[in-house]
Amino acid sequence: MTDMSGSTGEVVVTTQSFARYTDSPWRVFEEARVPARRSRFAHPLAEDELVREAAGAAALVVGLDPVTAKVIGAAPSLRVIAKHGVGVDNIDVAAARAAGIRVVNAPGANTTAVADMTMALLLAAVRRIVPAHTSVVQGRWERFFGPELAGRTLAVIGFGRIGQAVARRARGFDMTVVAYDPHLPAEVFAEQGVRAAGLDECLAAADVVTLHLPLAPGAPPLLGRAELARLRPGAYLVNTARGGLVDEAALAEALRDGHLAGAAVDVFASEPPDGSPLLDAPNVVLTPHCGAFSHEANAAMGTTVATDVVRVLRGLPPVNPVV
Ligand SMILES: NC(=O)C1=CN([C@@H]2O[C@H](COP(=O)(O)OP(=O)(O)OC[C@H]3O[C@@H](n4cnc5c(N)ncnc54)[C@H](O)[C@@H]3O)[C@@H](O)[C@H]2O)C=CC1
Ligand SMILES: O=C(O)CCC(=O)C(=O)O
Repeated sequence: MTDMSGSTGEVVVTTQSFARYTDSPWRVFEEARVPARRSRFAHPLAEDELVREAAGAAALVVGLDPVTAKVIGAAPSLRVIAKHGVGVDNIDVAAARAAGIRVVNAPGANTTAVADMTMALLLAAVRRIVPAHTSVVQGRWERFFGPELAGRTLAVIGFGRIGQAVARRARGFDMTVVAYDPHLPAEVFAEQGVRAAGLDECLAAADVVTLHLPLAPGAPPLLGRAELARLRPGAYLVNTARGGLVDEAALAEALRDGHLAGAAVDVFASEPPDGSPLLDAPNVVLTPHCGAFSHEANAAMGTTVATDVVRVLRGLPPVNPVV
């Protein structure tokens, strides 16, 4: 890591997960002679902490930290905000655009990691891997049953990079895949051997629903009480996209009353999910927003965003502009 705190025009990296598996992302800055340092705060930043970090920064590399209009307004030297990942719902992109600040991200860098994690979570949910593990460790030796995936229908909501990668994996498990994505042409679904359908049709047909769309700022949950009620009795839900896409209280209720057989959740409306109704809901597998945490994705996300930060600071157009 190049620690040149105190110099002006530096890159401040606030995400704790930057370069966790390899130093190669730091080397991008070093080779370009761009001063870069980690945040002084060794935890996900609150808005006021981010205001302090952004004050003298030319670039911010953020994970899930809230880059609000207040943060942007307090950062007169800021030229680029880099999302160490894909979803930019934690960044006020409109405020950045208005301030003439570039936003970049790392599309595709974590597709394989999240698709693998989605299948891991789905298999863990249906075959009850977590209670089975606990039972063995606690000496009870209970044995659990669950449905096979073959022949079941998977509904993929959001058929971009991750949605398509999940569909390919699900087809490898002999599942039938339907998908909803109103922004894509019919050819994309056909090329993947997947039937395109409306949201309601997907929900009604699915044995498993998996979410792979962005969270739009201010949007209500895509899956509220009414949508969850439309799912087949005994269906499963997997959410590795964003917590705000699902009404957590309604999901917990649907699990408790047995309408849904299980849910696997990597992302929460608020993270960490202190007080979330999902924490004590039955038949859940919960992970701490680590869908992107493969070694390979970590290296790829870091080098991708570091490269674009250097490009913007040198006056070049970024490879992966959001704005
Ligand atoms: N758990 C984790 O660690 C990670 C979570 N994610 C989440 O997964 C999301 C998807 O990532 P990618 O597939 O790489 O993005 P992508 O941009 O390749 O695909 C997103 C797709 O969602 C579609 N979409 C947008 N609004 C929609 C709507 N209302 N209904 C249905 N489809 C809609 C878009 O047309 C696009 O095809 C990200 O936005 C992020 O929130 C991404 C990476 C890591
Ligand atoms: O790992 C992170 O900090 C965020 C990953 C993520 O959710 C994304 O790429 O959108």
